[in-house]
Amino acid sequence: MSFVVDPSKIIVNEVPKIERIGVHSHISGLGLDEKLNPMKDNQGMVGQMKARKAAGLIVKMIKEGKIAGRAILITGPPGTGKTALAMGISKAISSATPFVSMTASEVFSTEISKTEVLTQAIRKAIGITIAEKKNVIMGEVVSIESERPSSGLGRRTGKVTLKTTDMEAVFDIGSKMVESIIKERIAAGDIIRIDKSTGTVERLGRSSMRNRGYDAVSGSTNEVPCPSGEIEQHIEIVDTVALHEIDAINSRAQGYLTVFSGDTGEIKSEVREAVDKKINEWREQERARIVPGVLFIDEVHVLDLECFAFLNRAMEGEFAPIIVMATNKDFANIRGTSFRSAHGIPVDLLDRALIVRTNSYGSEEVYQILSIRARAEGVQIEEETLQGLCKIQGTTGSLRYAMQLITVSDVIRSRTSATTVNKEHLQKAYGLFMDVDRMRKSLVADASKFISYV
Ligand SMILES: Nc1ncnc2c1ncn2[C@@H]1O[C@H](COP(=O)(O)OP(=O)(O)OP(=O)(O)O)[C@@H](O)[C@H]1O
Repeated sequence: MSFVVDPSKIIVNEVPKIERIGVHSHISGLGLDEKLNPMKDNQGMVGQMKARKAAGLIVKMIKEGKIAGRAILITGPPGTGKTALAMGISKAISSATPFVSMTASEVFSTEISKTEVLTQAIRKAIGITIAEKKNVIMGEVVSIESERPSSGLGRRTGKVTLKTTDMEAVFDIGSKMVESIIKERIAAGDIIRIDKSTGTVERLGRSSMRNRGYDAVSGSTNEVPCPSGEIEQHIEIVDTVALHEIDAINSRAQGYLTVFSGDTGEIKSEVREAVDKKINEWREQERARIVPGVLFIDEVHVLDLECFAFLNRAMEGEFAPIIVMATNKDFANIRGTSFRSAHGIPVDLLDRALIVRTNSYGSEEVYQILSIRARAEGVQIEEETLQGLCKIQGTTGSLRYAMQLITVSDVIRSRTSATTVNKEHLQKAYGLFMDVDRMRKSLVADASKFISYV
């Protein structure tokens, strides 16, 4: 089957080459070798050798399903890579294992109860793998075309041409599918799978044949071989959904829309009990499998006694994820009580946690992290300027501040004809934005000019 394509109608999307640069986007794993020994500088991770080795063992135990119902606590001074380590863990475990990240304060900032927020987070971190036979259309995208009705009003419809190594075919697609193709930024050369019953379009990766020469630019594209045989197939698809999604769908009060709006509200315990019962039936019939994921709770010292007690109990539940907590607090009162404890965490929870410690960085590690960051942000920086940045980190003691200066200096550089960030750009950035220490000193010096409430 072939189809003559009108070039004016083709919307073959460019593969997106711009990625948002998040603060941890340079981290792609824990940077360990096959014996789980940390390499000095690998996968964006630098130093913290002991903590990374410990994290590697945690990943191994997660993969072997050995530590459900356990807690991990990562402690260390601010900016020593606790969240980076959690990111490394999430990248190192399989993509089918759920990883949910939250800050403890989120528990107090919504209209639903604290324990409900924690229950939802826990159930988001538990995956259910369900195997189902489905009719699918699968192949490499040759072209996509779409057009609006001649009136100019109404929805787009279109055609997608797919191929395998053995055949090529054109399929009519409805407006919903056109929208999801645009939303998923599907382009010629992508391998896609369309579920015939639901119309869901899934991007499986980039064709290894088409991708040659491109990977060097993005470095992040998932290459897949072009499928062979028939384009339409009846295959078993294994989907992993979060337990919370199943709860939300079954929560009659809110119904279907809640999953997509993210506004689930409280879910009744009867709904969860019914869901658990059904999942257990599926497990007995070997149709479903539980995948305990990871729930990462940052700034865990912000939780109160009720939340800690709840977590303690939840870890003993039938479906329990691995709870990874992080804190930079030394000693503190457990919130809501006058009991003082290490990290503001009750002793019984500390006692059942595997504790990992991160330490402050030496100058060589700071240099490596800053140069990795500059590279991740696509910033060219003179060697001497990078050394200057390391000195600033040394005096301010803040890795985060030094990282911010990379971005600001580059914006200052972009307003000149220079292609590389130099000392002058850095000095300007340093002059315009204060670090915490200078801010504190200026506050003390000018205290009388500020409004005081005491
Ligand atoms: N060992 C490391 N390798 C690479 N990048 C790191 C490392 N440690 C920290 N970073 C980077 O430094 C920045 C600060 O680290 P991070 O946010 O992980 O610190 P933290 O210990 O969680 O701090 P806080 O206690 O303030 O929450 C992040 O951009 C992080 O990716």
